[in-house]
Amino acid sequence: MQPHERILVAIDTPDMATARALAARVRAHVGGIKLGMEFHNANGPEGVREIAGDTPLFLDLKYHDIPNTVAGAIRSAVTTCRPRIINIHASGGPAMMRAAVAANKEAAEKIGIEPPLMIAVTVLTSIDDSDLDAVGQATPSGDQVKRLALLAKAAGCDGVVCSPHEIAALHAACGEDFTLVVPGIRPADAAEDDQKRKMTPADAVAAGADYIVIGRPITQAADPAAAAKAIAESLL
Ligand SMILES: O=C(O)c1cc(=O)[nH]c(=O)n1[C@@H]1O[C@H](COP(=O)(O)O)[C@@H](O)[C@H]1O
Repeated sequence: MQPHERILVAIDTPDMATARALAARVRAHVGGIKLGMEFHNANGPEGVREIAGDTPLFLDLKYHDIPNTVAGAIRSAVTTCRPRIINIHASGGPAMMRAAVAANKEAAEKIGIEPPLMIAVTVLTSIDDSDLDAVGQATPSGDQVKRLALLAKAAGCDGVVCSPHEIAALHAACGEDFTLVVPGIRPADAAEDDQKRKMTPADAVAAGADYIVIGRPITQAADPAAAAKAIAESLL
């Protein structure tokens, strides 16, 4: 994989014209486009398909509900948005994850596409140990991430979303083939925003991230194409 292909740019905006302009500027410097709740809820699957175009799409809707509901949501999302990567919350539990994995394969087969990678979100990168304590979840965060990643693997998921700090431990626990999608990425001079478990793009890739998810450091830059290009070059 070329270094820039590891970058998934998060285009978080409700505005179609803004998303169109950003996608046109950064497409050549990244491996994929991530569209999430903000964009999808405003523009629907048609908007998602238009912005993704021929670029691999990470559809980030982070489903977390009862198994039957998540299975239905996955079937609809795969059919209408045709993503390359799709995600659910691992904390939805083993039965929910197994239902999502089965629905993903079934929907992809029905429309004759390769099943999207099914990726389970472990502990959000905006959360630290004090937040986990507050909601009554196990700490330290690294242990909780590993626990959820092993559950996701056992349920048939292709990989997980984790912070850069858990990459080495997860590759050791889940194998090198288990795909690690890693947000919480901040160039050294970038604002932290709401990301708590974070790392630079080069350090995250050196640690073994399969994909790094980067939003604001690219999309809010004065020149998004230059920002994406500089990040890609830092990975060489
Ligand atoms: O699933 C995700 O993509 C995700 C999981 C997570 O734990 N943390 C996280 O930041 N994300 C997403 O990754 C993107 C990060 O954006 P920036 O913080 O702007 O780089 C956002 O679109 C988040 O929704």
